[in-house]
Amino acid sequence: MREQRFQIVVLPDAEAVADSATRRTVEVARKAIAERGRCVIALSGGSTPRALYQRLAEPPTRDEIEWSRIHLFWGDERAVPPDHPESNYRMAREAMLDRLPIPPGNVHRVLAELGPEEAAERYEADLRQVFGVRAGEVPEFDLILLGIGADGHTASLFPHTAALAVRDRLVVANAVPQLGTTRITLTAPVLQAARWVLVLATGPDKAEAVARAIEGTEDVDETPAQLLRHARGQVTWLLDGAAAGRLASAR
Ligand SMILES: O=C(O)[C@H](O)[C@@H](O)[C@H](O)[C@H](O)COP(=O)(O)O
Repeated sequence: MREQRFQIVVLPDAEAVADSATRRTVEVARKAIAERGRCVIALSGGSTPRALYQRLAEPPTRDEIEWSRIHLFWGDERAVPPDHPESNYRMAREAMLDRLPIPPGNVHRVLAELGPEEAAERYEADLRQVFGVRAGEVPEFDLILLGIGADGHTASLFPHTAALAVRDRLVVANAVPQLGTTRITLTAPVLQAARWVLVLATGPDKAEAVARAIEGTEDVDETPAQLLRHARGQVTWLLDGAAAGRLASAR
């Protein structure tokens, strides 16, 4: 039975969120491989998904997925080399990639060391090549993992930044004045086209942003995670009680 398109799941704590995210990721991967011969996933950055990645690399869970049929991308990347402490690629490599039997050619990291503009162009070309999509077409990830910032950003679509308005690119270099840096990020059309989006949020500092994203008056420029309201696929928010603390619908 297909779950409803927009789902809010409130769990006791961050461990339970990671456990649920692990189970759902395995389910989506196995189903995509069975139906389409492969599963293409965009990983989230930040710290929340680390526990999920660690679980995916631990037997027996690791052996429930046919990793040779998995392609991994990132939803966004910082403008740093792959061995930098802030690199989303490095976090995923240390948490799981180093222990997974995934072909290196299936790991599509953002070549952020080339500089944000060049990296965004190369990443978009890689995305188009793997999905076989031409200009004007948007790839459908089987699964996009996302987080949310306390300011309501998701991926590296930050409030009041230029990337939020982009509809004709899959990947852009997005200047983020509030961080004093530029990030490389998938654009809204790509996030909205995914078959399944799994948003992980834990802790009290996310509660206000989560409530705005899910229930607040719509202003995507102010709360970019609201763009998920217009996703075409399944959107599941996996929250612990603290992150769900301001949701009227979760009471
Ligand atoms: O590159 C990044 O930082 C992420 O893609 C970003 O969108 C992240 O998901 C949120 O900032 C939440 O980060 P935490 O999980 O660290 O709270």
